[in-house]
Amino acid sequence: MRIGQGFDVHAFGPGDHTMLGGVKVPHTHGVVAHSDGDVVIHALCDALLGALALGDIGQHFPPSDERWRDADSRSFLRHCQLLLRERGYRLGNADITVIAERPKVGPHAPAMRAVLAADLDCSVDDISVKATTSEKLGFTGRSEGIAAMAVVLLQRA
Ligand SMILES: Nc1ccn([C@@H]2O[C@H](COP(=O)(O)O)[C@@H](O)[C@H]2O)c(=O)n1
Ligand SMILES: C[C@@]1(CO)OP(=O)(O)OP(=O)(O)OC[C@H]1O
Repeated sequence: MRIGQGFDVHAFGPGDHTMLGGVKVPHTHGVVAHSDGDVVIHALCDALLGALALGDIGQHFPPSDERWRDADSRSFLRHCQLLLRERGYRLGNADITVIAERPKVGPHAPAMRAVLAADLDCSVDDISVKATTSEKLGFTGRSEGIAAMAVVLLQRA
């Protein structure tokens, strides 16, 4: 078994939705990012890459590379799943926490779990998506941005 953890942050900016776990969540703001700025998937990718000791998302998909501009972050996740399979692992389970005052994540969590499970070729029961505010403290509390943390356990396939 191998364990990995990931963390990602994006600032809020102009826009009317935020991509979270591959789901388009309506919001008063978008996020500032090179790709679609999906903090859930970015944190999850970093956790998967960390578990494999294969660096981080920025090394695999450099922000300096125009190919990743406005990219669908699900393509990053599918790449990580390929790396997992190539090395003889499968996801045991993943636990993800979004930190934001808004948008409310709870109503969208089932759809996010379904998307992530599809891309990681696992059961939705192996993917947890939850959320917390930071009680109006710090940059998330001031609604300046959104953060996500992920922990994964990999098992031999
Ligand atoms: N962006 C968020 C933040 C929170 N939730 C849900 O609300 C519950 C209460 O949050 P507190 O930070 O006040 O404890 C939390 O447990 C989540 O269920 C959410 O859906 N989206
Ligand atoms: C995803 C990448 C893609 O270029 O850019 P961003 O969308 O800015 O997201 P970040 O979380 O900063 O990760 C770095 C990059 O890999």
